[in-house]
Amino acid sequence: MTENGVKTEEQGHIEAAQPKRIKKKRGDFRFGPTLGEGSYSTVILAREIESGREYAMKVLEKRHIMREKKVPQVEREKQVLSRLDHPFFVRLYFTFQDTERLYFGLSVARKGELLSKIKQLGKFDLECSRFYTAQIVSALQHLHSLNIIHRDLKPENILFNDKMQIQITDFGTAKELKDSGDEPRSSSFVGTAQYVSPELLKDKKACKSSDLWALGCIVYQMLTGQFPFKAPNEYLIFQQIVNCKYEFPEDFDPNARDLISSLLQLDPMMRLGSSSCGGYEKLMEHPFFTGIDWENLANQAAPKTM
Ligand SMILES: Nc1ncnc2c1ncn2[C@@H]1O[C@H](COP(=O)(O)OP(=O)(O)OP(=O)(O)O)[C@@H](O)[C@H]1O
Ligand SMILES: O=C(O)C[C@H](Cc1nc2cc(Cl)cc(Cl)c2[nH]1)c1ccc(Cl)cc1
Repeated sequence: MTENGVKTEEQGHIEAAQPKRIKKKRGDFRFGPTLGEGSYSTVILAREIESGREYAMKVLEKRHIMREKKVPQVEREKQVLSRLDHPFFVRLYFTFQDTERLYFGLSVARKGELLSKIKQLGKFDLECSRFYTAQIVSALQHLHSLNIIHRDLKPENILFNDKMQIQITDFGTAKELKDSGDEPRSSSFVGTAQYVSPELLKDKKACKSSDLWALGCIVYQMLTGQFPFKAPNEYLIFQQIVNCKYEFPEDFDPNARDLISSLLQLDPMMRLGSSSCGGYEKLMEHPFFTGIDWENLANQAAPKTM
């Protein structure tokens, strides 16, 4: 065996010595401002001293993770993020740990959350709504092609990078399906009240189509600045959801109305974009998306009003 561990000729075939990726450590970084706080994490801007590269360092206290029994969620987040390599998802570059903490090295989504943008503008105009709905559709098509469901898609989990492209995040509650994932599967996790699907409330089942229901809620919220299902408490919100009880404002764009109605279908198999309704191809052909260049979405400049 040679010094770098490569087998010599007589010891069998020559293996190219794969450079083992060296685990990074806290001391390799200079930490800057905090970008945000979660229930189990703090996200801090960090610059790698040697390379000068910047990361959003998501730091979790081991003690807190264990006490709150969130180990499976952290492992799931690492597992799912490691499989995602797509322009519309936050990128995981590395993980490491020290005695007290876990560290995720993520791409920096410097322009904040979709929720903040909707609140700041009050609501999006048609052009912005079309552009960002198309980006979310493109992202969901990729995620579902890997048989992963997000399960908690909402404007707080859709961030923006410097180019004002979406960066979907928060995969601790995602589900990796064993099969094509069209059949609803029992799910112990319930998402966020305003975006949770009727099948999850009625029979605790989630499927890819549950993310399409959340998409319908998000499109409605972009165009109106309001939730489609809103009430003074969660019980009343759930009642509206399972009865699919929501209204459109006067003079609402007809194509947008048709798209949202096709997504907010009680039966997950009846939702536009689900495999039983023509899949993503049919969804992308909806008139609401007229003018969208699906092949170049990631290279297009965001609408100027953003
Ligand atoms: N890659 C990132 N770039 C910039 N900011 C980020 C990034 N990831 C998360 N943040 C911000 O940091 C904050 C915490 O995010 P994090 O995902 O750790 O927790 P969370 O999911 O928001 O909270 P919770 O765990 O309660 O759901 C959020 O406000 C988010 O906007
Ligand atoms: O080094 C790796 O990549 C694997 C480890 C595995 C791992 N070690 C852990 C310790 C604790 Cl206390 C909790 C979790 Cl979730 C833990 N996960 C790890 C380290 C950091 C992160 Cl962010 C995730 C997983």
